[in-house]
Amino acid sequence: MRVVAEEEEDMLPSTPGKVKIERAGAMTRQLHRCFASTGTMFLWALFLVAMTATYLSFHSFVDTSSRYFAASWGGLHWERQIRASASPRRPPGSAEGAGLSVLVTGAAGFVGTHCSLALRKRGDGVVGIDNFNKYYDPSLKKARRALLASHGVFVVEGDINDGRLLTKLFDVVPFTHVLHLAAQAGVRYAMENPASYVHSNIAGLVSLLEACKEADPQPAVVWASSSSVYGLNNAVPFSEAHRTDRPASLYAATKKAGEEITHTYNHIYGLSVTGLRFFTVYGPWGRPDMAYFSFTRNILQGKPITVYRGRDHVDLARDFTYIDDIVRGCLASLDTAGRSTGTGGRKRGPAPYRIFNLGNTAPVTVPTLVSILERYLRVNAKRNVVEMPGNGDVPFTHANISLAREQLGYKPTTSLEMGLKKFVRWYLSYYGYNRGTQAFNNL
Ligand SMILES: O=C(O)[C@H]1O[C@H](OP(=O)(O)OP(=O)(O)OC[C@H]2O[C@@H](n3ccc(=O)[nH]c3=O)[C@H](O)[C@@H]2O)[C@H](O)[C@@H](O)[C@H]1O
Repeated sequence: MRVVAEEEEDMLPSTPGKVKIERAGAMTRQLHRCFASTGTMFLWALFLVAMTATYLSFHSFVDTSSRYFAASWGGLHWERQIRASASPRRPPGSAEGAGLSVLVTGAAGFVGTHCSLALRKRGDGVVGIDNFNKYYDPSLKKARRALLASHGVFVVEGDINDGRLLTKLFDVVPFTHVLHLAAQAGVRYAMENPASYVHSNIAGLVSLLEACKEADPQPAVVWASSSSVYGLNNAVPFSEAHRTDRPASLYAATKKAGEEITHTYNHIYGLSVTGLRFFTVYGPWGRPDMAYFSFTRNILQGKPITVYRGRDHVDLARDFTYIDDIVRGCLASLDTAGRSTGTGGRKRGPAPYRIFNLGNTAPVTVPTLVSILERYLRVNAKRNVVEMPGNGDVPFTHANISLAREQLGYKPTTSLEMGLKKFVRWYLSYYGYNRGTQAFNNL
């Protein structure tokens, strides 16, 4: 302000009458300067605010991203885990060859866990992917993941609909095989949540096949179809040559669509494809939504069970197949798959396309299943028998396994009686029923 005053002295007018006007002019100029400097300060302040905001939002972005990646996938540490898990560990010169490197989808699921363990135990490399959805108790899926981790199998938490994740996995590891078991399972739940079947069994499948077709080398794909594709077929036992164009549920329809979709990728891109029609798979670490599992839970808790019955009071029957038999069928399918022929998303020649029934060839009625459980659990079930509602169920299933026997050497060896014994033993131990009691110890 002092400088301004001196400047004013220099500019004093020669005529007194003008003083007032000149003073007023000087004040205006002073105000202008003052405002000008306030404006500059305001701009600086604005600039600082903008810088601070940018800094803060950048930090929050980095923070959010790192939390996102920490919770899901990405980063050098993650890639190292994937590579280690995917590396086959067969001894050099082993009779079975170099070993496979398998991406197992749905690895924290029932069949996925058993197959991943079996592959790991014989020295193959395995990486799992699972979205850990809440269709049934995710704590069981997490327990399965912990079991896999204890055997050196890493399971990525992610969805097969995430194309970026799949591409990344194939960038990190040249998988020789994909065992695709991720799916929305359950026949009756399709009436409650149809969209989830389209999401996993159609969109998810296409997303996975896209990644497989682009991968170099292309993996051979073995995947889980279902006995339910036979739908209204009543020629028994069900053979791969029978009609499968009359599904009785949306679940079955999506599995049938999967067979057609995989055929397209085989035809256009040269992907080696094997579809396995599983027949009501059961066993330890099983699915809580399935009858044998939920019946066991209810019987032990003294709650009633609902037993469906077919038309004319005919009991429903299933070709219940024990998990170890299914695992052997899956591994034999991987071993005999034959190569995919495409590279860079282009077919270079014909590749195998196969479909097999994996059943037990010995259907058992649902009331018989209940009786076996009652015997092992030493509790009588409170049966509530009702007519089968029109919910997608079929009255019976029965597999013809000649093709699988011939081409895969598949030979189921476990009766329902034997298999349920192993399941009940696992159930009681997992849920802590036989702690401190002798009641079930001789099972
Ligand atoms: O082979 C398959 O492709 C399918 O197998 C399995 O389906 P399902 O054969 O229907 O098995 P599951 O639910 O155990 O019912 C068994 C029996 O118990 C009857 N059932 C069922 C429930 C109940 O409360 N009461 C009852 O009587 C019921 O009516 C049925 O008769 C898989 O879940 C499915 O994902 C798919 O893989």
